[in-house]
Amino acid sequence: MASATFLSTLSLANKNYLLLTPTHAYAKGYTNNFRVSNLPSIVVRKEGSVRSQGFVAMQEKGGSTLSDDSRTKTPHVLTVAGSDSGAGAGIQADLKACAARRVYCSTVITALTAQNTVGVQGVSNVPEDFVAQQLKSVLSDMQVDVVKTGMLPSVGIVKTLCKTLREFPVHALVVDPVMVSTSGDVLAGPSILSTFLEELLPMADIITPNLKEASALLNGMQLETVDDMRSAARLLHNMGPKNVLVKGGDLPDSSDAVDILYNGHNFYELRSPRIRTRNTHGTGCSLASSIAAEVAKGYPMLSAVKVAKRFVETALDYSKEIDIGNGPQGPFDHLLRLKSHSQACHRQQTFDPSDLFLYAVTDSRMNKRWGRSIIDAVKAAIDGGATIIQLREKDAETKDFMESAKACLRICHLHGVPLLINDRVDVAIACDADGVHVGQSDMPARVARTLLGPEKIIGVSCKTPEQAEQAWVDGADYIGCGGVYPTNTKENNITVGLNGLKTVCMASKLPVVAIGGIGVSNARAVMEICASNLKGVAVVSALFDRECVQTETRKLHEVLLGSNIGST
Ligand SMILES: Nc1ncnc2c1ncn2[C@@H]1O[C@H](COP(=O)(O)OP(=O)(O)O)[C@@H](O)[C@H]1O
Ligand SMILES: Cc1ncc(COP(=O)(O)O)c(N)n1
Ligand SMILES: [Mg+2]
Repeated sequence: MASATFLSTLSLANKNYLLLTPTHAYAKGYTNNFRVSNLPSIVVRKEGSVRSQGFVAMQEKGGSTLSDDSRTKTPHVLTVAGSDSGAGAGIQADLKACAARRVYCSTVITALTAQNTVGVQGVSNVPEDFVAQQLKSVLSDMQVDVVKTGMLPSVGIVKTLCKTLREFPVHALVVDPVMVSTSGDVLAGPSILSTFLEELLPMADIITPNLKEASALLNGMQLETVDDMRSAARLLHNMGPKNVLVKGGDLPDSSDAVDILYNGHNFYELRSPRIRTRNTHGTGCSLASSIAAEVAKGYPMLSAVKVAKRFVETALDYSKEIDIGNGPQGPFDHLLRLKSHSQACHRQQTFDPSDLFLYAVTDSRMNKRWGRSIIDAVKAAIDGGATIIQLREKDAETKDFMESAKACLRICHLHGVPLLINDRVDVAIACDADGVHVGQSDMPARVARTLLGPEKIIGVSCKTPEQAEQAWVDGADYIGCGGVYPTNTKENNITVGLNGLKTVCMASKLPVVAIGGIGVSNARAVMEICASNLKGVAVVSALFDRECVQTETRKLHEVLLGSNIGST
C-alpha cells in the first residue's frame, strides 16, 4: 500500500483510510472502486462523484486494506450525440477526437442523420426509451468519467438524459448545445430550449455554444463582437453551468479563431490563428469531445479547454489540403494520418523479405573520405542494384540527417527501394521512412513498433538464437546477423563466423540478412550455408569504402545472383 502520492494513511475504527487529492484519487480510479467516506474535517464525497476540491478519504469496499496502488483507470468519455453519415461531425467526430486524445469513448446515439459535405438530407430520431436503454447499459457498467452531449433532438431525450445522470452521477458533464449545423440545417428545434435551460444547463460543468447557439439560448441576442461574446458568456453562466465557452469560429471579420471562457470569476480570451480551410465540419463536436477527454484525464477545466483548442487548430492546419466531398464544408483528419498515407502510396505494401537481397548500409565517415554526399552514395548503390538502403549516420547533426534522409527517401521511392534508418526512430518518424534498424543497445524493437505502427519495417541486429527469438516476440520483420567476418566498420564487434550465422538462421523465425566483412570475395560462401531464411547480405565497406559505389554494387549483385539465394 506504500505510495508516495498518498498524503497519509489513518486508522479509524480499525479501518484503513487514505488521504489523497481528488485528482489523484480520480486518476487512479479509486472513486469507482472504493467507498469515499465521510470523516471529520474532510470533505464529504458521494461514491462515483468527485466534484469539488479538497482532500478525500477513502475506505476500501469490504473493509480490507488497500493494496493495489498499481491499478490505473482508463479515462472514459461517454458521448450522447447524433450520428453523421459523412463522419465529419457527431458521434463519429467524437470517437475520432477521443481516440486522438487517447481516452476511451463509448457512444449513446440519439439520432441518425443522412449528412454529407453539402448538408443534412435527413434525420431520424432514436426512440426515447431506447436512448434510456443505451444510457443505462453504459453507465451501469463502464465507469464513465465524463459525459459529453451533442445533438439532443427532442424534449423527451433531454429529460431522459437528465434523469439517468441523476441516477448515475459522473465526474463531469460537458454540454455542446448543438442546434443548427454549420450548413444551416436544424438538428434540435426551439421546443427543446426550455428543458435545456431548466434541466440540463444547471447540471453542466461546461457548455460550449457557438455564436448561433449562444444567441438561441439567449432569446435571439445579437452576437457580433468579442465583447458580445463576453456578455453572452456571463448571461449563460447565470443559467447554472459552472463554465461557459462561447466559440467564435463563425465570428465575422476575425483573423483569429477567438473563444471566450468564463467560470463565474474570470474571463479567458483564447485566441489562435484562423486556419484558412474548407475542412471545418465537426470542429464544435471535436472541441467538446477533446475538452471531455482532458477532463476525464483529470485536468482542470482551463487546461482542458486550452489543450482541446490547440488540438483542433493543429488538426485543421494539418488537414488543409484534404479533399473529401463536393460541398462547401469538408471533414478534417483528427488522427493526422491521411495526408502522410497518401504521400506514402508510392510504396509500400507489406515487408517483402526478398528486399534483403542486396542490403546497402551507408557510412558517413566513408562518404567523407571519398568526398561524396550521402545522397550521391544512395543513388549510386541503387543504380548498381541495391534492393534496400539503410542510412547509418552516426556523426551527423540531426537537422542535416533529416534533410538528407528526406532526399534519399524520394530517390528510394522513385526506384521502389525501401529506406531504413539506423537507430534513430525519431528521424524515421519525422521523415516517414520505411522503417528502422536497431541494435541490441538501441531502442527495443517492441517500443519502436509502438512508435512506428504496424506497417513499418523493423530490423534487429542479433548474434544469438535468444536474441533472434526476442526480435520475433518484439514484432520485428527481419534480423541482421553478424559480424560474419571481422570488420573495421564496428569497433569491438564479436565475430560469429559462418557457424554462428547458421545457428542463428536455424533458430530464427524471421528472415535473416548476414552482415560483417562481406564483399565480392566471400558473399557466395555466406549464401552457401544454405539456410532457407537467409535472404541476402548487408554491406558497408565493400560498397561505400570504394571509389565507384555503383560498380562495386553491380559486381556484388552479380555474385549474389550466381549464388541462387532467396529461392524460398
Ligand atoms: N478556421 C479555423 N481555424 C482555427 N480554429 C477554428 C477555425 N474554425 C473554428 N475553429 C475553432 O474550432 C472550435 C469550434 O468552433 P466553432 O466552429 O465556432 O463551433 P461549431 O462547430 O459548433 O460551429 C473553436 O475553438 C474555434 O475557435
Ligand atoms: C449529428 C451531428 N451532430 C452535430 C453536428 C454539428 O456539427 P457542425 O456544427 O460542425 O456542422 C452535425 N452537423 N451533425
Ligand atoms: Mg464549426
